[in-house]
Amino acid sequence: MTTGTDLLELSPVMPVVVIDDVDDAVPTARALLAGGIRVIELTLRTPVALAAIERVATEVPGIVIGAGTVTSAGQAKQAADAGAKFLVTPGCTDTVLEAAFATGLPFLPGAGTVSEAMRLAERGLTALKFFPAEASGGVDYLKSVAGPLPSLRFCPTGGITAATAPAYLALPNVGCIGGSWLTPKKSLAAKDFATVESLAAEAAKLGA
Ligand SMILES: O=C(O)C(=O)C[C@H](O)[C@H](O)COP(=O)(O)O
Repeated sequence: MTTGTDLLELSPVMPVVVIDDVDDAVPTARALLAGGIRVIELTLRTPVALAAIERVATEVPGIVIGAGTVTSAGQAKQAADAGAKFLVTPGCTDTVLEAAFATGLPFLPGAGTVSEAMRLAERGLTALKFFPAEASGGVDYLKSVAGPLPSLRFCPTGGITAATAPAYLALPNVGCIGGSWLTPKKSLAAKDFATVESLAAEAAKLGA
């Protein structure tokens, strides 16, 4: 896999995963994979996130593990060093962009406006995270930008649920959607990975 566009083709839903206990990382990844999901955006929002990425990269090679919530140049490098296969940012600055390019990894930069999307497209980035999707106009926004920006493909994320996912996935400029609902905080806290697997299986079917 070499491009951001390829990342959008792996699964209809890219789970946004927050790991609080590093020991949950591998069972969570295995449960998602067992449910038919082939990609994870593991957010750098917790102190154990880099260690979690490293474990999943080593122990669950069947799933493509990426680092999310990359908001600084240092995090881009740390995530790459930990074994992340791609990077996701909620928004994008020139500094983060250069650091992400320097890793050589594919990445999905976040864009919430047409101007942000156009600036990223100027740098050759045509697969973007549309964040925060629901708060920024949701399905209507994506329909509106398809005309003027036909080369762009999006992973809308932020406020999307299993119920609202199909309307996004029906859009021609949406490759996949991102969401945290596959890995509920309370399921991970209870080590209830069976629930994660069953939510993953439901989400994987959204692409059928
Ligand atoms: O952490 C990041 O980098 C983000 O950009 C935020 C996440 O993608 C969203 O918080 C997921 O959204 P929900 O599915 O609404 O929970």
